[in-house]
Amino acid sequence: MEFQSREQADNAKLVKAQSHIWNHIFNFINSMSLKCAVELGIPDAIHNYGKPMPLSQLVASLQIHPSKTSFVQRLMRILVHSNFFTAKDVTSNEVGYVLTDSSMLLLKDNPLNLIPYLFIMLDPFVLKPWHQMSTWFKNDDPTSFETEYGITVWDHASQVPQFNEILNDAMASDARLISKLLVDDKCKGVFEGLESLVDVGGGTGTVAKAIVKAFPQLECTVLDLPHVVADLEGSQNLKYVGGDMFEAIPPSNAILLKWILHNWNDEECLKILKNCKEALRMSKGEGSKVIVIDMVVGDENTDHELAETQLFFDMLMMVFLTGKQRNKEEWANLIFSAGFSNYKIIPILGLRSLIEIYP
Ligand SMILES: C[S@@+](CC[C@H](N)C(=O)[O-])C[C@H]1O[C@@H](n2cnc3c(N)ncnc32)[C@H](O)[C@@H]1O
Ligand SMILES: COc1cc(O)c2c(=O)c(O)c(-c3ccc(O)c(O)c3)oc2c1
Repeated sequence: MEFQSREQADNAKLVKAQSHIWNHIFNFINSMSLKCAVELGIPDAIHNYGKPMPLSQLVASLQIHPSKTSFVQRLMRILVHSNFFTAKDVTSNEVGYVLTDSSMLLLKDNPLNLIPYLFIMLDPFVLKPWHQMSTWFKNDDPTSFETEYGITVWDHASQVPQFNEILNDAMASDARLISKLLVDDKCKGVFEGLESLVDVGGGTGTVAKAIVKAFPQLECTVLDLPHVVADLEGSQNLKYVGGDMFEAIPPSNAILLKWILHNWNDEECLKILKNCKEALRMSKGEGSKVIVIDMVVGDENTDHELAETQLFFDMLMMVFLTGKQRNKEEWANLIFSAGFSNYKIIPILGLRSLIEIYP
């Protein structure tokens, strides 16, 4: 074994620490390279080609300036490294690019694509509040978004229709993916036997539509802010109600809160949960429950990459809204403080869990 002096060991630690810092400084390059590839239509071009796509074909299919052709390979190289594409040998001196499971979710024609989420989170307007975090720590603004723009995300969305639209699209893109999992066999039991369901903060109704399709006997109501549900048309067993969950929730046998409670602080969540309890009480149906879909953080078995994603979402809530991601104890406190008798955490939606709460 090669002998390593104390000084060599110290130096090895030094360069490792330096590259750790470099990787954190440059983390944004991964996001920006991905955004660029999607804007250029690279995942679609590779998908449409139907077999490993040589660089020359990829370059020819993109609408880029001739002076930029030699740079495509460099963009592809970092995206292969970050596992958005795989490079397969086509001939001895040429590789062909293929999609990975992740880039499949960035195809324009994939109904489950996450493109709207990618674009909104990396929009310069949405990135700006991140620069205000340290200022926010020193002032009494509720969020860094307010430090930057002097208005809440909710008020900005209600005043600027274009912002409202892209936010709703981004939320709907996640809702499409979750809906696929929700009506899957593993989750179906959660909705079986229910007579009515209100999807509180249900956005433009993506999840509700999937639920009524899978459970046609269920009467479903989407409650959301008036500017979100304005102009939306329901169907026989799906209706839209413009309202405020902090004021009242329509009486119902069950209530769905998907990606709602993580937007709000404990005090605000208590108001929402108490209104849910009242809505269940008024309906007097059998098997009443609140169904929460949100993250439960802090499980020591969560792998490192997934734990990082949960921490990202926690920071997102801190910068834009008043919410947070909660651990098991925080969920229990919230649920019992709102007067519910019991709950069950079902960890079946990947990063998120389904939490059933009983009156
Ligand atoms: C994170 S989105 C979740 C949307 C949807 N549940 C989903 O998972 O795709 C939060 C939703 O809460 C709605 N919302 C915010 N404040 C509300 C209020 N006071 N009453 C009803 N809905 C509200 C927003 O308009 C938005 O659609
Ligand atoms: C920019 O970063 C974020 C991060 C988020 O997690 C949310 C979010 O959860 C959310 O519901 C909304 C939202 C706001 C207003 C609306 O009218 C609406 O339909 C949705 O905005 C967000 C913005």
